[in-house]
Amino acid sequence: MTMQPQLSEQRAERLAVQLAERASMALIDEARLTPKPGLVDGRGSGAHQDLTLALMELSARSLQPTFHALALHSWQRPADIALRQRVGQLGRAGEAQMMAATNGVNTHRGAIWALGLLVSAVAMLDGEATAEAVCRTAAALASLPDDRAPRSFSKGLRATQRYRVPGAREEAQQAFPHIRQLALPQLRRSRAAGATEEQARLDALMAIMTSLSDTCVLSRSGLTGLQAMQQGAQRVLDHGGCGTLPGRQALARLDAEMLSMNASPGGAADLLAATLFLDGICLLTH
Ligand SMILES: CC(C)(COP(=O)(O)OP(=O)(O)OC[C@H]1O[C@@H](n2cnc3c(N)ncnc32)[C@H](O[C@H]2O[C@H](COP(=O)(O)OP(=O)(O)OP(=O)(O)O)[C@@H](O)[C@H]2O)[C@@H]1O)[C@@H](O)C(=O)NCCC(=O)NCCS
Ligand SMILES: Nc1ncnc2[nH]cnc12
Repeated sequence: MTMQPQLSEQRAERLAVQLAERASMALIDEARLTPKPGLVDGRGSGAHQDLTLALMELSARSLQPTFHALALHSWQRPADIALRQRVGQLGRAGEAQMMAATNGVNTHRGAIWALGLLVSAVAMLDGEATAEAVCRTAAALASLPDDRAPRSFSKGLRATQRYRVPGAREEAQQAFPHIRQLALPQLRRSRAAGATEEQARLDALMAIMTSLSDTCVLSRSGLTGLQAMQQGAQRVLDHGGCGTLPGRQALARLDAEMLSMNASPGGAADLLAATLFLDGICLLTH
């Protein structure tokens, strides 16, 4: 039975409001989570000179209308060029909005990309799908060309070309393997093992950091920094994770090491926020 147009519009609007709130809240939860190595958190600015927790929260709130618009425009739409172009346009407008809110500081560019695609994908699937299906739908959208995108050169592109590694674009085009295969399973394993919610989220961040080629880390501290990040995160998990004293001690050592290298895993932080978003909307992988 087809729904009356008015009811259908109301449902789309309700879903858009919910998704926008949850995406923005996931960014705030990520920013507040403490202690994160090299990143902005409840203790301070980590390895950053121009970022604070207050600025990250302001930025997260400024993005709510962007996520709302992405959800509304994507509702029950297929992954095609027209939607890809519209999502690209809304994403770039969101970046401009973020820059205006933060006085020109890049707080969440990578997060707008990942969360923007995931919000769109949930709306495309009518709000009812598994995390796996959402990530695959987001990947289909991310893999389409956006001819209207300006040809600009970014730090991320420079790092992926110099070190021949995948970056934010590829992570999305491959359906977010760091979320599906590492972060979500770790989050659930740590909870099941009795870790607190904070500790489980920190473990999920560690799981991402064990393998991500984070172009923020590469740009700031090269391959040495990336190896330190991946090996240090693996040590935290090998010691039993943040729910154990040895795990927390390994995390403190990793934090000191990242700070000494001026390294900050901003890409991993974005993917943790995306993980919390997917987890929060109860789209369980099977
Ligand atoms: C596809 C885009 C994300 C552009 O990607 P590209 O790699 O070309 O560009 P960057 O501008 O470098 O942004 C990539 C950001 O993605 C995050 N990231 C890094 N590595 C990965 C990874 N392996 N997987 C996933 N995500 C990753 C990361 O974002 C975080 O870091 C940001 C701070 O970065 P930066 O300013 O470089 O950092 P600082 O060290 O602080 O700088 P200094 O102090 O040293 O000056 C912060 O924003 C975090 O979010 C990377 O930065 C995408 O933007 C795009 O193409 N958009 C077009 C619009 C569109 O189509 N949108 C559709 C969906 S809405
Ligand atoms: N907590 C955080 N600190 C620094 N950069 C980030 N990018 C996304 N989240 C971040």
